[in-house]
Amino acid sequence: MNGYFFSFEGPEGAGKTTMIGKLESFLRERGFDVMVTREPGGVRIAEAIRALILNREYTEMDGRTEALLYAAARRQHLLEKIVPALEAGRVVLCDRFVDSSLAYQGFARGLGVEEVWKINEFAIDGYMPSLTVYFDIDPQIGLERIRQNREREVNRLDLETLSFHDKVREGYRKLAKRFAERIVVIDASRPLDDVFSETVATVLSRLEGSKRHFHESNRDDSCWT
Ligand SMILES: Nc1ncnc2c1ncn2[C@@H]1O[C@H](COP(=O)(O)OP(=O)(O)OP(=O)(O)O)[C@@H](O)[C@H]1O
Ligand SMILES: Cc1cn([C@H]2C[C@H](O)[C@@H](COP(=O)(O)O)O2)c(=O)[nH]c1=O
Repeated sequence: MNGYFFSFEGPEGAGKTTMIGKLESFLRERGFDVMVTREPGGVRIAEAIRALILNREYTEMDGRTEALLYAAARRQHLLEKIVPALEAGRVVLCDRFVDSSLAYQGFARGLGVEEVWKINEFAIDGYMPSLTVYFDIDPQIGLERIRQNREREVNRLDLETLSFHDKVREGYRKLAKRFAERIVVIDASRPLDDVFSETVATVLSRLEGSKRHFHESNRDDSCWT
């Protein structure tokens, strides 16, 4: 497979969607064949699962049900959209991937990173991004950005407590330390242009590298906690 698989992660309002949009234009102008997609979603079945998971009315949703639904959406998305794009040699920019499940369901929801990884391992079957850009931000700032953005609908996960969102950030930071080779941390609290310059530099350096996507099989699971 000749494509590049890059994912973008962060707490709510970190600026992922904004940066991916700008990066898409930047790369297209330079002749790259780019595909932008998102999780949960990206294809019909996964978008239907997204609507279910994020529906604010479903306050009774169990944590494991939530984790399984994200993994199911991921599986369908991967098979229908990401793998064919990689096979066609495209640059895939994915707004969230498995690290979201590890940070939100594994750490913040308290299900355990190992357990959440296990169900996702089954879902992703070895496909992992070669680069994950993690936009780090204080959740209070991110949530405030979302509040200011009238076009952004408030979903079930947004309504979690601040302490939940703080745990999400803590989880991401642990993941970034554990997978330092794959996850690049960018301080997303800075002005948009600064965040974008660093994002471009990070992505370009990987596009020039040889590693495209890999099976994260040599994990040392001893440092999740
Ligand atoms: N560096 C920045 N400084 C100030 N505002 C920003 C910055 N980056 C993005 N924003 C604004 O913050 C809001 C949220 O950005 P965006 O939708 O890109 O975040 P997101 O990480 O995709 O959020 P979510 O995943 O929660 O939907 C938008 O109104 C966007 O214009
Ligand atoms: C993929 C994934 C996502 N989430 C959460 C993170 C956000 O709260 C929503 C998605 O909304 P966005 O506006 O598209 O960022 O879902 C999660 O908890 N687990 C996951 O695997």
